[in-house]
Amino acid sequence: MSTPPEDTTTPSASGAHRIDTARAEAAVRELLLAVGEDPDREGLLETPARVARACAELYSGMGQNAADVLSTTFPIDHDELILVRDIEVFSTCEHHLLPFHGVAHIGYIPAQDGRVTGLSKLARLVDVFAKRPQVQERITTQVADALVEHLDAQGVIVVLEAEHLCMSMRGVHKPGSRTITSAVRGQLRDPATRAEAMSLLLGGKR
Ligand SMILES: Nc1nc2c(ncn2[C@@H]2O[C@H](COP(=O)(O)OP(=O)(O)OP(=O)(O)O)[C@@H](O)[C@H]2O)c(=O)[nH]1
Ligand SMILES: [Zn+2]
Repeated sequence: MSTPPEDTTTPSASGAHRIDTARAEAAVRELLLAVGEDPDREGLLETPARVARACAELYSGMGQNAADVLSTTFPIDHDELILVRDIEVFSTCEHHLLPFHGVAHIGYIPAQDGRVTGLSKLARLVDVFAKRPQVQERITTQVADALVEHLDAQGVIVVLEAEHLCMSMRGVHKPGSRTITSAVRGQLRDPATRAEAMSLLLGGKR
């Protein structure tokens, strides 16, 4: 009978996601060698382990799902727009594995039965999708679709504004440019409702 491989996985900061620590450390060591560094010099000795721990945290969304985050709901008999603005977002671009960061604004019109989720859950939902190798458009779409799927929201608007370090510190070298993506679902596609949401969303920024 063969022995199962040694478990070298590390739980993420949330405890939900496990990464293969030994493999991540070996890959970081290889990368340091590939760029001409000496992974055995004092300053780099602990780096592979640090990067592996950082990865468990940066990619912790891979061990989470929207259904769990949105499982707590309560009736407050409010069937009009609820909007949380300026939710800080940190993600990792899947093309270069460099950060992109900015803010998300999320608005939704609850299900007809008036059940809503806690405000913090909207911020947690963003992290479920942001803490993975990602592109900005996909986070935006996934957040919007999750609110429709798991809360039966009658309308959703999600706007993400972010700066991509792969465009700032390398490549095209354009620091300060911000990418804005949006996803709109259900009743918020209606021009009047959408205009109300947009004015709340942009309030204080004019
Ligand atoms: N649509 C989209 N593109 C992204 C995102 N993050 C990074 N990118 C882009 O992905 C593209 C990858 O282009 P490639 O030509 O394959 O890679 P590259 O040679 O490194 O491109 P440059 O960044 O232009 O040097 C770049 O244009 C990036 O700006 C994102 O979230 N959404
Ligand atoms: Zn990139």
